[in-house]
Amino acid sequence: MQRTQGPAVGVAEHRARVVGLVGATPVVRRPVADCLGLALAEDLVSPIPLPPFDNSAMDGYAVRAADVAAAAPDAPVALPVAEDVPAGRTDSPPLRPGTAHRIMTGAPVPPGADAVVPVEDTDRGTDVVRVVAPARLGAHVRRAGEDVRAGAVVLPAGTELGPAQLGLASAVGASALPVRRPPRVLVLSTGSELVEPGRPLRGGQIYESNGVMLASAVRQVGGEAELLRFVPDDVAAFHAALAPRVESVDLVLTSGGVSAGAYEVVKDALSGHGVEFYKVAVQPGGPQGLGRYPTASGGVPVVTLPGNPVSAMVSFEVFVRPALRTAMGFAEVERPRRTATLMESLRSPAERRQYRRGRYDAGAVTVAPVGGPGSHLLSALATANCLLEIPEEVTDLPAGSEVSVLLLR
Ligand SMILES: Nc1nc2c(c(=O)[nH]1)N[C@H]1C(S)=C(S)[C@@H](COP(=O)(O)OP(=O)(O)OC[C@H]3O[C@@H](n4cnc5c(N)ncnc54)[C@H](O)[C@@H]3O)O[C@H]1N2
Ligand code: MOO
Repeated sequence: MQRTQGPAVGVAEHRARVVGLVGATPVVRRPVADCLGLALAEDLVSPIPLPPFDNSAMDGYAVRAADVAAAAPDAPVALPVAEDVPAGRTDSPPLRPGTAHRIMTGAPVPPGADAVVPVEDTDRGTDVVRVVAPARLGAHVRRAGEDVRAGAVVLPAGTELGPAQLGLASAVGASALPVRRPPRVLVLSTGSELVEPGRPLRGGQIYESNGVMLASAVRQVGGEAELLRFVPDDVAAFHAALAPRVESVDLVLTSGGVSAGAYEVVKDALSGHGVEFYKVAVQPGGPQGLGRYPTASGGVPVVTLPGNPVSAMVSFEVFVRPALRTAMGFAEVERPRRTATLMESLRSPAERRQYRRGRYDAGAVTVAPVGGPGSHLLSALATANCLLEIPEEVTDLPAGSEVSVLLLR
């Protein structure tokens, strides 16, 4: 007979176990353009300064500031235009005193020039240019290295690679970057009551929703998800579904079949197969399990989430997302956290950390709970933008209390 296990495991302890179980994926080199959303695995050092050379910030004329010091609209200074320097010219000769080079934005400022006069302050001459305003020393010259020094760490390991970071990596000459390979996750939904959306529902059946939700959550973190949606409550069918796929993934994420009923397929199939089941001191998401599914190569990590949709999603947020972020090498693995003023009173179970769905108002710095604590209330989850985190020892929170929230979007 199934008995309730000992005292519940704490949230932090279970999270640490999941993080440790999943580990880190191997470092690979990927073309820069394919690194969006991944974490840089090693510091990126720039071999060159940025800008790489002194260059013009304006279309105009490279001059010596001293030569145009007296220039004014009623007293233009005429300078012969000795060279034409478009961006990309690599053989630009030095500027002789008393002359100008016509120069374009991004073109190298010639040695001897110490200012650029914008074309608007001239008569745009091509043989001789008349300058009608003085130029300050260094005007419109972008100095080599003023953005990045050669040898500087431009992106530290663990940086999330977004558009600006990938642009910077390209600017310092990187064609590929070391990143941790996105984890491959097999999302497996169990339950004989589950029906594919689009098909008719019979009494007692529900549409399968956890699979798409969890696979999307994996993809949002940057992982790759494979989805197996309709594994019936049958141990042989469970093993038959899992066995051919397990070797090719880094993590198996199941939902359902872990509580105390008569047909708990995940628990029945995996107990004694390297997976341990216990209660975590959290609501929702109490029944949890983890371990390694035995394989020839030493076992594949399995994390079993409870089937109630909100329990599955909150468990993903609290336990699995940090593990996947850690596996990918992100320096930041947590959701952004804020403290906000609670708009309605709340009750929370004793000795369990409660995560309630809420709407955080960043302007007012308030949070309003949406929906009740029930772990079947999926529409409330879909309107929420945060989770309220209510500590284990708190059972009553009056309106106006300060509460910690995790921002989901
Ligand atoms: N006697 C007890 N009963 C339950 C306990 C308990 O301690 N003693 N714990 C409750 C808690 S808390 C949770 S959470 C659930 C966990 O149950 P399971 O993980 O075994 O999940 P199922 O029973 O398979 O499903 C629960 C619920 O969620 C629906 N579900 C499941 N999978 C999906 C899916 N892929 N898409 C949409 N909906 C899904 C399922 O139909 C059930 O309604 O156990 C409590 N019971
Ligand atoms: O622990 Mo369950 O997830 O409350 O519904």
